[in-house]
Amino acid sequence: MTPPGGDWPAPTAPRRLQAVVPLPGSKSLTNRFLVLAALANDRSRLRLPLRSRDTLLMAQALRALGVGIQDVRAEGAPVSAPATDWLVTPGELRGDTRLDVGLAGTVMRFVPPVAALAHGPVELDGDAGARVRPMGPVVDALRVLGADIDDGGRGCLPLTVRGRGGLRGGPVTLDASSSSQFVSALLLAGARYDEGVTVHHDGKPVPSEPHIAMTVETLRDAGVDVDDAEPNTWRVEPSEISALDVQVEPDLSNAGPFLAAALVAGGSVRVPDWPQHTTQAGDALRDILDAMGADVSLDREGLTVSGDGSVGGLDIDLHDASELTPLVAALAALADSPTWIRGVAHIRFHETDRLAALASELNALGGDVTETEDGLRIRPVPLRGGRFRTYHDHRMATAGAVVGLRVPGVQVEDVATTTKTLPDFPGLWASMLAQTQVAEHPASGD
Ligand SMILES: O=C(O)C1=C[C@@H](OP(=O)(O)O)[C@@H](O)[C@H](O)C1
Ligand SMILES: C=C(OP(=O)(O)O)C(=O)O
Repeated sequence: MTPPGGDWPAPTAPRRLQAVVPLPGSKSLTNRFLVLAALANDRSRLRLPLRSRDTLLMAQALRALGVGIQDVRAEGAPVSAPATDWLVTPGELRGDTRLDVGLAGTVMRFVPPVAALAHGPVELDGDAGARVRPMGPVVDALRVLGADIDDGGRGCLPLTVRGRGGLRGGPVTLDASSSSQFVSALLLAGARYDEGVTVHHDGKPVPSEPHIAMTVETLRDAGVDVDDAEPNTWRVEPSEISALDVQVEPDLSNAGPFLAAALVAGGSVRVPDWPQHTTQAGDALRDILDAMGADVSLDREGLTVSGDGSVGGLDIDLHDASELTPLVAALAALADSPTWIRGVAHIRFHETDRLAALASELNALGGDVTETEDGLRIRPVPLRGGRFRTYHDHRMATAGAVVGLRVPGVQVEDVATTTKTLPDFPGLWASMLAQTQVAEHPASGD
């Protein structure tokens, strides 16, 4: 089920900001940690995981497979404190269950390789939009590795993995040019296959590579031996997965719209707890916002982005950080020079066809946006208010909010779609906008 939601009048930012915006945990890290903890040799603790639609669906799916996931308070927290952590207790994986993947790429791709280890059939289905996202490469690869999967020959959801309690594993070649998640999915479960797994990619370049680096790093941190020395080939040795005790970093891609607000409105926005080292693709925001005219500084206080209210256009290849495209497109529509976004053909298979959606919605506000084969060309022109449709895509909704900072009368359709990866986007946005800079020359009254 898609969460319900009405149109949301995107607030304008009349004054310069001076805001601190703490953000919840990373979707990509939370869902990797959940999978690894589910397959680990002992109980794990995930500190400050993200609790949003995508991660709650992952937790629900793993529970249905027999994994214990318990909400607990942080160690040492008073009894009145809310439960912020998850204790994950692995168990024998059972089948005979149906799983809802929602619209979550990480759930629909990461769970089938786990389900292949279950005892019995596991059915997976999701939102209407999930049924058109590609699954073929991961399904075909699992079959080569020994799995029995019925997808009706469609290469999409719904599908049934007939788990046999284990999988042979071994070498497999696939084309991961439409999503890095196919590779991550096989690597995350691969250590639990009899022969481990060797994934070889053959095709156009794999997008979103930092997400594969994140998979490799989380596996290594769990004691798994991963060889990624050869380009486009990843080898995971068969082994136990060690229990985790990890703190989830804030979601850096979700920080994007908040940091961008400093550029659009002027002033500064700080996101605390920005990691010094990270594999999150959202870390690229530091360079991107700098290139669009912001002052960006990272220190122990977090990442601070300052701007003077003007935005510069840019020519950028977002192949590695494609999930940032809606944000960059929104900023580009408010810029004072043209932008060319390249290298993101595959985001036509994200939550929606993001290239078509961005062109359509920015143009509906009077914009001048052209789709190219692998990106967008955006010429800045004055925009007007109107409805900004979101296509069940959280990043379309936050892109609409960024445009609305400057353009009065933007109505974002179904803002609740942001709950896919952020529990309370409208609340966080309002709280950021309420933190404005004290005027440099306050009226003296004389
Ligand atoms: O593995 C992950 O956590 C993700 C990988 C990327 O997917 P694609 O490779 O399909 O772009 C990214 O865009 C998505 O938001 C999250
Ligand atoms: C592409 C995205 O999500 P998913 O994990 O569903 O692929 C995204 O969050 O931008």
